[in-house]
Amino acid sequence: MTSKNTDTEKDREERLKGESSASGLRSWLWHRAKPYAPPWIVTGVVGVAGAGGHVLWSGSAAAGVGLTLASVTLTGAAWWAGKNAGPQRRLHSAITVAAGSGWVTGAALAGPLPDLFLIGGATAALSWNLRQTLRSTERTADPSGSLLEKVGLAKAAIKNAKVEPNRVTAGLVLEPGEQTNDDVTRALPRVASALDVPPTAVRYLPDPDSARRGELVVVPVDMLADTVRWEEEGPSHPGGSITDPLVIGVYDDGSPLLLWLPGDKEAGRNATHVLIAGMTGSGKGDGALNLMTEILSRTDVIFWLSDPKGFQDFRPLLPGIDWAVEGGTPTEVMIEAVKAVIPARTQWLGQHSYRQWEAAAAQRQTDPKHSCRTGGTPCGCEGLPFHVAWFEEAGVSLGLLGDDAFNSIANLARSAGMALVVSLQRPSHDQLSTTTRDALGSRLCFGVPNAMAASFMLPDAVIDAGAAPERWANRRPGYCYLITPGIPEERYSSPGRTRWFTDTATSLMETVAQWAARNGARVDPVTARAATGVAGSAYTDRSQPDTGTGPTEEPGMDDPSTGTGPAVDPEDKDIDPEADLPGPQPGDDAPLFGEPAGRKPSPDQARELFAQALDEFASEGRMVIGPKDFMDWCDTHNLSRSWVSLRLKDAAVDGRLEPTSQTGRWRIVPALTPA
Ligand SMILES: Nc1ncnc2c1ncn2[C@@H]1O[C@H](COP(=O)(O)OP(=O)(O)OP(=O)(O)O)[C@@H](O)[C@H]1O
Repeated sequence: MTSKNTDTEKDREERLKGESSASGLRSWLWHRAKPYAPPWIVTGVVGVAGAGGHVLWSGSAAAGVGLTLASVTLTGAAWWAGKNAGPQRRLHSAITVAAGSGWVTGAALAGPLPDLFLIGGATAALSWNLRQTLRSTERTADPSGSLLEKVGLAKAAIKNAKVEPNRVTAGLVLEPGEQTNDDVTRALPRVASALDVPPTAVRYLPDPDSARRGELVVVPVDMLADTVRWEEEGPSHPGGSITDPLVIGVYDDGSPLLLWLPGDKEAGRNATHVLIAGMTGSGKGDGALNLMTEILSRTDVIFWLSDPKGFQDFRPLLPGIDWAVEGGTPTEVMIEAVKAVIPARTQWLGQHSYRQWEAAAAQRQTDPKHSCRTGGTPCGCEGLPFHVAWFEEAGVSLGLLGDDAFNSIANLARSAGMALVVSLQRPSHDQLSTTTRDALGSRLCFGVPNAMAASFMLPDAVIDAGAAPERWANRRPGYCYLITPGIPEERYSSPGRTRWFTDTATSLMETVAQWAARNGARVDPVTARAATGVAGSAYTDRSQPDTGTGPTEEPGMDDPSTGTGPAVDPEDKDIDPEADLPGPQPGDDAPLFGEPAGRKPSPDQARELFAQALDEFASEGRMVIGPKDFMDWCDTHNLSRSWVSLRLKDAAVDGRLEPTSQTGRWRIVPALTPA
């Protein structure tokens, strides 16, 4: 309510409380009439001026010219003075002045014209009284004026207000040279307070072409307050393509919260990875489930998952996941596999004339335009499904990879028809560099503990527009902001909410996973070969939960027609698997923590034991190793870790191992692993 409104009510109250005697009535009448008296007083003054003028200048030609000139000048002055007023007010003033001064001129020269004075004067005074009354009613009915006044933006004008169901959008034009869009951004919490809505319900979207124009958006009713269980709606496009939008919840005005992973040149949308972050209890896990179930319900995508938490939240979905690992070393192996499949997939896309991954790439290649054969005949190659690699609690995986390695993977993966999804509990610089964050692209930000964490996740412009995930912290699970290609930027500051997963969702999750195992994409030969070439049995023997689909044999793995064969890296084909590994060197075996008791093997025996140990690691699928994996082995065989470190380096020189992005960690080359 306006301050004027409050005053009016106060007046009314005082009047009600006033005396009911004759003098009380008189004073009440005078009190009511007082604001409307000035036009009548002016009319009286005009009458006196006309009569007085007649006494002074009756019949004087010079006075006639002077009075006429004065009347024209006064009317012009009234018009000029009203230039900042509204057009109606300006015209009204000018007409009133012209009529009043015209009457004074006529009365002075030709004698008072009482009828004209009485009728004209009363009309003019009444017209101003009317205007006064209407203006006070208008003010009462115009909450925006008082709202802007209350929040310190009194001089701002509201243009083109648009009222939609549960959303009011109003164009704001600020006072030139006095206020800027930043002032509005700072005033947003006060606007929310004045309207008594949550702070996140008010947003300001500055016009990029102006420092003093923008749109104020108010979403009065929080449509997110009611939780929606995921199983009430289920997957949005079951059996659709990964190119269809992934629907992970709703915005606060009720529209769907969408994202796309593959790019689409025609739609002007880039391919993206996703960073999911939020504090404990913010609903990140359920948010992840929304996205995962959407992905798994599509027919042209394969899914890899690394989850250090042992699939606590995701277990029902495992049957639909091509490769799921938990823990440090398996995650290292998966990362090495991701690095290997990127170039293989990019090469396949290039050979089949795809500038970027699209839905047609996932199908058998029957279009001559996408043939890898020369001569333009269809090649009939098996398609390449989209590939999502998901790293839960990614602080661990990113730590394993290192920033630079991760950035280059992220950049290359996009052209390989792959999306990386990483989730983080603490979105901060010590967990993830800004370069890595930017390389990921999309961000799904749940409640965070403080504004610093929010500023790490959300662009400044989105925070300035009113986004504040720290206000939710973990008190509003599922509330989130989504920054992603394909969504208009003005949407970024609108909160959304993902669906809620409870125990009752489990059976539908299992159904989705079983469906994905039966009807979803199977891994393609190119990806499978590249992954096996690095991860060996860690990939080929990956546990296939009970999907009813049987063996883990990969399509086309040994099919000569597809050019595939045993998983031997071309560069390793000349390496003799029987070649001797260098034995211990004098001085190599100085133990780190003192010589263990017991018999020490001879250098030849030690070399043989070391080779056996590598074979055992490989057969267990532990394809990424380092000295720390040999601790028990060292104790058993009375050999030191420094000796092992040197042997690991020798094995790398011999091609038995490959360095990884992490110093001191080596990948076993599976081609040399005994079958
Ligand atoms: N959209 C939602 N509506 C209502 N409750 C929700 C919603 N999403 C999640 N929750 C509930 O909020 C709580 C925290 O959710 P969740 O476990 O997903 O958080 P989290 O961020 O993953 O936490 P942590 O990192 O500790 O696992 C759970 O009890 C969950 O059921």
